[in-house]
Amino acid sequence: MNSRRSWIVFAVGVFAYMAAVLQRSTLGVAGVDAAERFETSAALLSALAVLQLVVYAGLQIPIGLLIDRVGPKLLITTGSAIMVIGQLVLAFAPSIGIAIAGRILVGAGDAAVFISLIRLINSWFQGRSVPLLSQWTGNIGAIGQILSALPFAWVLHNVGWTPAFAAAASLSFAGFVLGVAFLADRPADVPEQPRVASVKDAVRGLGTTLKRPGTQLGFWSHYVTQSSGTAFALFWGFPFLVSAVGIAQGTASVLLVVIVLTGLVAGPILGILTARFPLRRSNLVLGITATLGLVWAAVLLWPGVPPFWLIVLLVVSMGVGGPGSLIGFDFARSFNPIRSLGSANGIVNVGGFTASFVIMFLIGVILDAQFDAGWSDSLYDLDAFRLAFSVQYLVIGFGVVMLLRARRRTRRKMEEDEGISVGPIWVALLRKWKRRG
Ligand SMILES: NCCCC[C@H](N)C(=O)NCC(=O)O
Repeated sequence: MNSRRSWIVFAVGVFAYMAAVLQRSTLGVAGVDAAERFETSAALLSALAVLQLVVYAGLQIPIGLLIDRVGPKLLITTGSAIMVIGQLVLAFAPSIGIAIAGRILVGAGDAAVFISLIRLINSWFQGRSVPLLSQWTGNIGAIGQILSALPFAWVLHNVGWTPAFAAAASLSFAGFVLGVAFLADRPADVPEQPRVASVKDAVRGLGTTLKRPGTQLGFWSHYVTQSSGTAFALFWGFPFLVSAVGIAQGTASVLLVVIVLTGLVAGPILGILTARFPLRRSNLVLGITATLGLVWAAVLLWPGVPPFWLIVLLVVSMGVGGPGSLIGFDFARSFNPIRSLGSANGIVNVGGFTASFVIMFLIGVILDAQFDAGWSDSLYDLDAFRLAFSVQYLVIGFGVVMLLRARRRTRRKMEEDEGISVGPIWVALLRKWKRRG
């Protein structure tokens, strides 16, 4: 454990994940070129981006089950290979129909990589390294987004569509080759866990995993922390910043990159806090969510156009939400046996993406409704956005209630099974303060 080999496995896995994030985010960068190339509307292209993510989220649980059945190596390598095919289809696609098929393949391949890697880390590392390395996985993977925003965009605009998508695909091809050569499901001296024998057993096992309060705590933690930033970065951030707040397009793009950069700083800090205070992980999640709620309230209630510093504060708080969501996988690890960790991670990963789609969709519906009713002068009016973004309080507020319920049941189970009693944080802090006094 934590040997030279385990670091090689980690490096190769993270490389494959970074390449997956690059493939995932290329179409966002190539949106305008795609609209011209396929002579299609922006609306259809954004639907295409959403479709890719729906495929990703829809496959999380089946892939989680497969991880427990066939092991993570096969899934990382197969996922990378499917993404290569998907991007090559897009590189040479003569029509939007073929491009859609390519993007579906990219979403399907992408779905296999992250949760397999988290599972692999749990086999090759132990103890406090696991939450730290999970954070580093998220962080290094985010570099894939920067690769698509900078070198990929440069090749696209200076060399052309086909070379750009083929070059991006070559990175996942390298991930595939390295994965075949260097990945292994577990260290040689660790005995193989009994694998799920049949589909019937797998489905029964999934039910048990789903029922565990700790899995549910992971799901709702991912749900409440990741959704605001994802809906903003993938869809609504740019029109809000440019059309509603009046920020220049270049500055708006930089602000979206700030979300990624903040994650790079916050991730390792959250990793250390998660490892150091395992009984306070839910407080971290709730603290991040409450901060997001407060900053959003300031933006939405600000009289007139919100000042630039407040917008920066908003993107920074959303940037902390990304690594915050990885705490969800740490709950899955703590409260599930290793043989069902793949499916538990799949369940957790559905949380944030489900909330993101719901928020993305409802914001669009509310903006349209206000425009159609004549309440707003333009679709992307600042006041229209105020009401539309408020829907996050309903969606995420629901998640917070569910998280608190799951936490109560998890704590009760910890007390019954292990005799560990976890009280409210303020009681613990007060006790500590009194002891010092
Ligand atoms: N640097 C932020 C990492 C965010 C991770 C994100 N919440 C997540 O769960 N991602 C899964 C994936 O496939 O990227």
